[in-house]
Amino acid sequence: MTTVDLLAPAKVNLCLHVTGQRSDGYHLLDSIVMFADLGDRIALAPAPAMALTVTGPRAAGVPDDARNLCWKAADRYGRAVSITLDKHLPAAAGIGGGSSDAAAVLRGLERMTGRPPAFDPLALGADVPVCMLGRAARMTGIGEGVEPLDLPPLPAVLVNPGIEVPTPSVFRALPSKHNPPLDPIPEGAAPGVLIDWLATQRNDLEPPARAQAPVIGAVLAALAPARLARMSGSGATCFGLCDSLTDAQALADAIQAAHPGWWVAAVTLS
Ligand SMILES: C[C@](O)(CO)[C@H](O)COP(=O)(O)OP(=O)(O)OC[C@H]1O[C@@H](n2ccc(N)nc2=O)[C@H](O)[C@@H]1O
Ligand SMILES: Nc1ncnc2c1ncn2[C@@H]1O[C@H](COP(=O)(O)OP(=O)(O)OP(=O)(O)O)[C@@H](O)[C@H]1O
Repeated sequence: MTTVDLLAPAKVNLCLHVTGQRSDGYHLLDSIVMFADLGDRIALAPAPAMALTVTGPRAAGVPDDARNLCWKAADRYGRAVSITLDKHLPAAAGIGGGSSDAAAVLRGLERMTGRPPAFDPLALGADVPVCMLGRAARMTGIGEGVEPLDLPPLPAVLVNPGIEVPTPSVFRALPSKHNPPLDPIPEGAAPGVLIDWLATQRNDLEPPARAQAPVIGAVLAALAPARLARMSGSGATCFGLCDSLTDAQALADAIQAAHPGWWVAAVTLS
């Protein structure tokens, strides 16, 4: 076994329709997911026993024991390993921090051993299967349906106002659990066409998340100069799609200057 380093990229739900609910309470989703060129960094090294060190600017409050999804992923895989998790993404933020970390650990272990996981990654979280793919995809079912999509790279600004929004309470507060699925997706279209189409789709979790964290409204207002501003996942992180990375960086700088306490990043989604 050799040592491996991986990026665990931020996951962004460009749109997210809740189309039903299973008898076990989990919700059926129809969502387009893309990944940023920014995320947590994970280093794996062979070790006689499981070990986890959490470092980085967003390490505060992240568990460094068996509660961490990285640890759970390696444990389920059945391989003791030393993990260094360099945390850059805010937690409980709707950009899949923990899920992307878990998926990166599984991909890293597969690279180290040549053996894919012998269990269903969905067991670690609904976002883990799409994070295993790590590129533009349509997510269906409760997260087990993952179908790659041909979408252009999109410059974007990500903004999190520093409020943790717990995913279960947002799902619980949904007024309607049976909403229409996505319209036919314009695969292969130019960015402008995709953005115009996205403007006609929804994130059904946005109204209940905004009711619990009204600051999401302020984040979307700050992102208004973008071509399209929406919330990701169950919030509170929102994204603004821009025409160029230069535009995205300029908007990110302006938002950061006006809100020094917010987490702001200019990225490319793919
Ligand atoms: C909101 C999304 O981020 C959209 O990509 C995901 O659906 C959530 O993914 P996740 O955080 O990996 O989700 P999990 O850790 O599996 O579930 C957290 C909680 O969210 C709710 N949950 C999650 C996924 C789903 N399809 N239906 C749900 O109702 C459940 O209450 C669950 O207990
Ligand atoms: N590797 C990890 N990184 C961050 N948080 C983790 C990790 N492992 C476990 N946790 C715990 O999980 C909670 C949710 O964090 P996470 O970033 O996975 O959720 P999320 O942003 O809600 O994801 P989603 O986009 O799927 O809604 C945190 O409050 C934290 O205590």
